[in-house]
Amino acid sequence: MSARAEGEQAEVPLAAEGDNNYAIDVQGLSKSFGGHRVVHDLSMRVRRGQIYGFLGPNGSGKTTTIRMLCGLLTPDEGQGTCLGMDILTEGRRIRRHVGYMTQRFSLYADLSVRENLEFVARIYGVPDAATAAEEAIASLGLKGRERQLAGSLSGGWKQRLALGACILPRPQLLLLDEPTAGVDPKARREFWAQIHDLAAEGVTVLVSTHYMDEAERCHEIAYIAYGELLAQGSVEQVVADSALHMWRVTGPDPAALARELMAVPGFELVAPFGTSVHVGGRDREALERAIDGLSGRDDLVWRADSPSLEDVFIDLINRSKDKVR
Ligand SMILES: Nc1ncnc2c1ncn2[C@@H]1O[C@H](COP(=O)(O)OP(=O)(O)OP(=O)(O)O)[C@@H](O)[C@H]1O
Repeated sequence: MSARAEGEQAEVPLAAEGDNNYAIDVQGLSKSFGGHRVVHDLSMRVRRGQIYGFLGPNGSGKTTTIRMLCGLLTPDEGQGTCLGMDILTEGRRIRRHVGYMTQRFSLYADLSVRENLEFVARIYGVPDAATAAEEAIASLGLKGRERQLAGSLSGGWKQRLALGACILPRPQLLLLDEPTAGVDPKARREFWAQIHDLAAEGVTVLVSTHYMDEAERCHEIAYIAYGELLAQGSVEQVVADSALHMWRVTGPDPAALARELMAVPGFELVAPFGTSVHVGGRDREALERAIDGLSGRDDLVWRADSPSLEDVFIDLINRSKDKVR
C-alpha cells in the first residue's frame, strides 16, 4: 500500500462479510492507571448491526473500555478484534471505520454547522465534501441552522451535529460515549430515532448512557461496575437473571416508610417511588417473612411488582460494593 497523508481516506478492506458476525469481540481486557485497576478481565461481543448499551456508575471504566476498543488505549492484558481488526496492532485502521463521539463536544465552536461538517468530510477524504455536508444537514434535520455557529447551538442540536460529523465518513461502527447527557427528552427521542435508522442500515452502535429509558431502547446491554462486567444480554434477560422479587407498598408517608423498611431484615432493596415504596430482594422467603411481620400495619397496602432495570442495577452495584470491601 502506498504511503498516504494523515487523514487521507485509505482503501482499507474490512474483513469479508461472514468472516466475523461480531463488530466487537474482545476477551479479558484489563487496564490500570497508576496501580489503580480501572477495567478488569472484561469480555464482550457485539453483533454487527446491533445497538449495544453500556451502563454503569460514574468512573466504572466505560470510557476506558471504549478507548481500548478503538485502539486509542492499549490494554495491559487481553485481546480481541473490532470490525475484524486486531485492537492491539491495528488501531489506526480500526479508527478509519469507527465514528467515536466523545463526552466533550469536540467540533469547532467558531465554525458554522456547515463549515464543521465540510471540514470533517475533508479530513476523512470524503469525495465532494460540500455535497456530503449538505446531505448530512438534510438528514439530521439541521436545515435552517447550517449558518449558525456550532458554539451557539443548544445542547440537543450540538449533539445532533456531533453525531452528523461522526457518521459523515460512513463508519461501520459508532462508539457513542454518553451522547445525550443533559439533552431534553424530545431531543433524546429524536437522537434515538436516528440511531435506530443507522442500525437498520447495518451500522453497529455501542452507546454508553446513564438513562434507563435509553437502555431499554438497546438490543442488548452490559452493566459494568468497578471495572467488571456484571450483567450482559437483552433487557428482559438481564432483569430475569437478577432473580429479584419486588413489591410495591403504599402508606401514609413514603419517605418515612422507606426509612423504616430499610431497617427490616429481608428487604435488600428499598426505594421511595412517588407515592409508594419499592421493596425487594433475591430471597423470596425472607421477603415474605418480612412482609408477614408487618401484617399488623393496616395503613400499608402491598402489591407484588416486577423488578425495573434500575432495581436490577442498584442490586448489582450493592452486591459488587460488598465484594470490593
Ligand atoms: N488517563 C487516565 N489516567 C488516570 N486515570 C484515568 C485515566 N482515564 C481514566 N482514569 C480513571 O479511570 C476510572 C474510570 O474512568 P472512565 O472514564 O473509564 O469511567 P466511566 O465509566 O466512563 O465514567 P463516567 O460514567 O463518569 O464517564 C476513573 O477513576 C478515572 O478517573
